[in-house]
Amino acid sequence: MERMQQVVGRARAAFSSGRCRSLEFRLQQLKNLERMVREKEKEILAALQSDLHKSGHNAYSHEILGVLVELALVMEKLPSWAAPQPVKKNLLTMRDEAYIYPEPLGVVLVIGAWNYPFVLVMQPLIGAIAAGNAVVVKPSEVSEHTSQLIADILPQYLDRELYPVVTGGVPETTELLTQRFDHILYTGNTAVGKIVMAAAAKHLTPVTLELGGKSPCYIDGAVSYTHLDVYKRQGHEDVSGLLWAHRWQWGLEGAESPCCCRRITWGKYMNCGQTCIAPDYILCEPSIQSQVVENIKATLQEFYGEDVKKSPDYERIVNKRHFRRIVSLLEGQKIAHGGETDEASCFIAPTILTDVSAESKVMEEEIFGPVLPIVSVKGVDEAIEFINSREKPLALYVFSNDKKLIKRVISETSSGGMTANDVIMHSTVLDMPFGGVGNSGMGAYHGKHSFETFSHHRACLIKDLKMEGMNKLRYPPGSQKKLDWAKFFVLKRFDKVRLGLIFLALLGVVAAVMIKVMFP
Ligand SMILES: NC(=O)c1ccc[n+]([C@@H]2O[C@H](COP(=O)([O-])OP(=O)(O)OC[C@H]3O[C@@H](n4cnc5c(N)ncnc54)[C@H](O)[C@@H]3O)[C@@H](O)[C@H]2O)c1
Ligand SMILES: CC(C)=CCC/C(C)=C/CC/C(C)=C/C=O
Repeated sequence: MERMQQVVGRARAAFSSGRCRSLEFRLQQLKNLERMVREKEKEILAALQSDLHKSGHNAYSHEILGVLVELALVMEKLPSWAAPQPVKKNLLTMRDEAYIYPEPLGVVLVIGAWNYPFVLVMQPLIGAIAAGNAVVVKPSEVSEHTSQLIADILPQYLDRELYPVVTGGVPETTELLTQRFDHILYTGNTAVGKIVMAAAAKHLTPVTLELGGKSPCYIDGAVSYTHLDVYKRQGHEDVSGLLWAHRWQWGLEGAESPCCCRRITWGKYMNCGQTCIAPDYILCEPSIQSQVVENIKATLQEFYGEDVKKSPDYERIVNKRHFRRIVSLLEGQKIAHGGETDEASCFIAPTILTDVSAESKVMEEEIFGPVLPIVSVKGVDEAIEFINSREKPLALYVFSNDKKLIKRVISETSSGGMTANDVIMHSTVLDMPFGGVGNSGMGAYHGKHSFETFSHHRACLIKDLKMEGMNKLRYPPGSQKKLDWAKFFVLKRFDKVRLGLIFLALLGVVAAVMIKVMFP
């Protein structure tokens, strides 16, 4: 307990010294961080290889690139984000200064998860430094090599008092959470998210919870509704054969096309399925299930070759506990592809399950592994109903040629974020907030959204000491006349032209009075 008190106490004292408030200091720390990432690239890649069997290419593009892109954006934009933002004035504040002043919150705690152990700690850290905070960094003990590396290298580049790293597991995090922070950003599972929030509540500390859940992926098999309607109007009862003929003749494809399945395969099996926004399961009509399976199988061959175990691009499950949990989800399921496992090396082959019941165990909890269940729905109505009957997911995916259908799915469901006709990619658009909703989390970060998450938006009004006459409207004694004038000033909306005319008229009156006083 004493150790955590000391760490947080030192960070708070460093914050109180005021040195992290200046823009120059923040930019310098961010520059140092960028230098750290470039100079320690080899060590970072080695740690990620040891923890998750990530190849150099995957580790660089999934973890290092994101950090460098975020750093470049933040360093370019920080001066404008941190500047006071003037707000619209009204008749009562015309002569005053009114603006929003972003100020740091104080000491922030960042708790990271093991699946992307570098980027999930660095990206929030960048935002918190940019906003001028002290930051206590707690990487996940599960990815122990990356955790230790972060603890070793961060103090070599950043201010040691302001940005300490705490390593350790549940006991250390539990102790840390008894301390008072000004904000906590936690990434991890929903159950621990509740523990973090309960601990934060004791100090009224606001939290950002980056949690998980089962992210659905709906594949719309229809060529297009126009064609369907035409066939139906022609009186055809069963249109599926006609649609296949149509595709064959015109080369049109439904969303189960090789292109869509390639994108799904990439997002599902990257990092061995251990990605918070991986498509957890597929919803589609039974008529396209076998085509989906065939296209995913072909892509797996394209990506990982004949023997996936030998592919440098295919990761491993992080530990035996998670390995056993995922293997247990296969029990009683129809395995259409994959299913091979090796406990010693924590290997689970890319696996596809077909005709999966919505009530089965694999459809209860987040899979977080390379297992892709396909659940049948009759069409988009049932898919929407299915999604809405479950907890709000972190991500939602829909594949369709029909933009109207995509927009309908967006407007009739809810999720942290979503991508249509691809997966994962919304998380890479830094201008968009990244975060969950409901059970998948609260709050968001990335780019400017991180800066805002870690800032207090202080409302600042600097009143002019003149024009006291106007203030009499709000001073006692009250009267109907005062109230009528107040209503006029507060409720009336003026555009700039009208305001200009009023101002000119007022100037005229003032000039007339002055002339009268000066030349009686
Ligand atoms: N939304 C996101 O950005 C995001 C990113 C990655 C992972 N996730 C989600 O995280 C989950 C996987 O991560 P995980 O939870 O296995 O990661 P984890 O085991 O690494 O735990 C996350 C952090 O919580 C701490 N922790 C664990 N148990 C604790 C306890 N009892 N009290 C206090 N602290 C505790 C750990 O020390 C660690 O730093 C999945 O649900 C995944 O979807 C979400
Ligand atoms: C577009 C490329 C090359 C990378 C994908 C980025 C990605 C998946 C980053 C992981 C961060 C994240 C939100 C992980 C959740 O578990």
